[in-house]
Amino acid sequence: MVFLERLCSIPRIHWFQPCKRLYSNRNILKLSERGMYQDMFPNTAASDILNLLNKCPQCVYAGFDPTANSLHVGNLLVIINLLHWQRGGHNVIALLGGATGQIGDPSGRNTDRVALSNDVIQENIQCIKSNLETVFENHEKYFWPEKENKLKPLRIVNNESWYKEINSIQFVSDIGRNFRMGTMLLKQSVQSRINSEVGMSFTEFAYQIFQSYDWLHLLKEYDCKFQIGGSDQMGNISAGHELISRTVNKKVYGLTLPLVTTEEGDKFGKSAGNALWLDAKKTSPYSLYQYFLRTKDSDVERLLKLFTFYSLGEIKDIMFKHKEHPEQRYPQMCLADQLTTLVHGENGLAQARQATEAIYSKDVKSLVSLSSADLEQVFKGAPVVNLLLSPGITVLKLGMMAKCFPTESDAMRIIQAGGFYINHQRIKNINEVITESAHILPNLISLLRVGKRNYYIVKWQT
Ligand SMILES: Nc1ncnc2c1ncn2[C@@H]1O[C@H](COP(=O)(O)OP(=O)(O)OP(=O)(O)O)[C@@H](O)[C@H]1O
Ligand SMILES: N[C@@H](Cc1ccc(O)cc1)C(=O)O
Repeated sequence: MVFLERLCSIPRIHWFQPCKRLYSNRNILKLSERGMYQDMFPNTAASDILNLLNKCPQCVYAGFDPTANSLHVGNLLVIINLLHWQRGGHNVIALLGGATGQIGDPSGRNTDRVALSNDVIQENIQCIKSNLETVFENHEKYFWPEKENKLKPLRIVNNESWYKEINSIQFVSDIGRNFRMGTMLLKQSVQSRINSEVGMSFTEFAYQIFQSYDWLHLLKEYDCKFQIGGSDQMGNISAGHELISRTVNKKVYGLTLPLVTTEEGDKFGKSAGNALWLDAKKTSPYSLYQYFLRTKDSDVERLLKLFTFYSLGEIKDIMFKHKEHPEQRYPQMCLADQLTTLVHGENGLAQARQATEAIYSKDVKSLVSLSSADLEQVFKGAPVVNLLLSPGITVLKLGMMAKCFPTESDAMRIIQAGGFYINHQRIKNINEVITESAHILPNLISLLRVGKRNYYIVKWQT
């Protein structure tokens, strides 16, 4: 944690600086230099794809099922890939799975999903739509330097809009006929479940048909020849490729991205329960910022290539600087700065830095600027107590009410020895009376500390 303490003393000029040579290229396959792709489908299609990309703007889509009320950092890699397509002058579609979310994608799961109510799905759709719009807006505002050269707008569609028009008998008869049971059964998502104890419902088994039909629909409607997704989507993407080859005889292509994992190697995601959310209410800008600031040296270059818009040359320079002064953790700052700005804008970045200062600079002014939700996020794990501000509460009484000490004699000993702080100010007098002006921040919070790092948050009710 020493580097975090040093962070506050590093001149701001080194932190986030929009770069002049931001990466942008019509040839999206070049992103493989950044480690962006895992697989291509069909795997011999590179030269066909290259021809198409160079000939004229293409259309690409990625889908997101509304199974939570926010997207997360794993999904962000897919979004960043879509942004690279947009930067290359292509048309980009984000599909919200209002219909597929009711079915449940079995990919990467070892049990059936719990069905969500329609109200929850609708609510989740609104939240995910807002995540997408925010990231695309932030990207254009902070990372697209050619302001006179407008990016093609993101198109957001919901697959419920076409399924509600389709007759189910007609669908099974027309579309279902193109799917062979043998091929469907061979998909990894089916294989891993079908012989397990819990098995698999027909509903989830049929999921691949719906994702395939989505692509066919988008191909007809918007000439969308490309689909991208995390590498767990390969089975669904290849199913769509097959449906399209059989029905309209057009060439389409799938690209998958590596799965972003935690330091322990687990996929970041909803099902794994370890998501870092894009919604500030679920993961504060501060927590997102801190997470990337803590990136291991061995991972940081790979993450800069995947999650930022620095050119490869700039990343090389950043890593060179790191070799000279590893203790400054410069690449980690570049990563945390760009990611936080992309997800939460410059205000979010400012908030994250302020919160960092609030902890490490031990300055009361920076505490005042935090909301009570921020304080709770910043001092995550710190016990929170709600207290009524009644006249005559002493420092000793406050320490006991907030359960900072096991016994009153411990409290007296520690406070008098100088080990107790209110809002970063040491208080030694056990009889000092708590007043709004001296001990309570304008946000009606007091931050108590015992020793170096045991924090307690008091929320005052007046
Ligand atoms: N950790 C990750 N790394 C890269 N891509 C991911 C990651 N998690 C999800 N994606 C991709 O994001 C897109 C949308 O995924 P989805 O909404 O199903 O999220 P999810 O977290 O995988 O959900 P669940 O865990 O419930 O399956 C898919 O293309 C998926 O492959
Ligand atoms: N199956 C994808 C989401 C998706 C839904 C519909 C599609 O057409 C494409 C993708 C997932 O769960 O991650």
